[in-house]
Amino acid sequence: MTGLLVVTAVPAEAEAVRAGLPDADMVVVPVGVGPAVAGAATARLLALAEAAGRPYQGVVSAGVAGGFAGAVAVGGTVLGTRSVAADLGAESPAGFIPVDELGMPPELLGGGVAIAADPDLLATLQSNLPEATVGAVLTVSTVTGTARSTEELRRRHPDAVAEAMEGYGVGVAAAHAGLPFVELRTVSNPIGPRDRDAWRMREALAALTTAAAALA
Ligand SMILES: O=C(O)c1cccc(C(=O)CC[C@H]2O[C@@H](n3cnc4c(=O)[nH]cnc43)[C@H](O)[C@@H]2O)c1
Repeated sequence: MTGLLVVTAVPAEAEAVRAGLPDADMVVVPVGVGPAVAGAATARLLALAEAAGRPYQGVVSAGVAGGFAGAVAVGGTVLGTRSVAADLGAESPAGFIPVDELGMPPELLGGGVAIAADPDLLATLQSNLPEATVGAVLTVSTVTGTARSTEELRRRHPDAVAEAMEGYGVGVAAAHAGLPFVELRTVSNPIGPRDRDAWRMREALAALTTAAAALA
């Protein structure tokens, strides 16, 4: 695929992606952790490329993620059907209220509380990665670390297969630039009660290198 901008959170993820694309003419940039910094940095990269007369043709948010048990195993690969701002909203005694249910004008919500994957980009990656689990990827600003919040996320987003921290922000940047977007993740840890010993970062980075070949 030509003209894609691939953004990751951290340099180790960018290196893993590049290792799977030895000959590809693809730009891979670590843009930082969390939706705000990743979104802002991606928007700047897209604007600079456009101003230079060499606009990108699409944007991929790539990296490691937590996986929901039963949906995807550690070491597995995920393709996002949409990237959901899962913690953007308001708490209330009756529970969490998503931002799009707070009565704000829709134009203030950018692309809404979820950015859908581009159907063509997703279909191409799905055919290159038939073993990938396909579903919604949640974007959170805080890594989920209790059974209670895990169950709450599952209840609110039954189609979710994974969570990470950048997809929605990167997706908003792509949407503002009018570009196709997709999120590609490999699973480093199960989502649930915090257990740092259960993280398998090396395995997830190796899987990311394998999955990145699908972008070539
Ligand atoms: O909790 C820690 O001690 C810790 C130490 C190093 C890194 C982290 C991260 O949270 C890295 C987050 C990074 O990776 C993605 N990611 C991976 N697993 C998850 C998850 O279960 N929930 C949310 N994000 C996850 C995320 O996109 C960040 O870029 C933690």
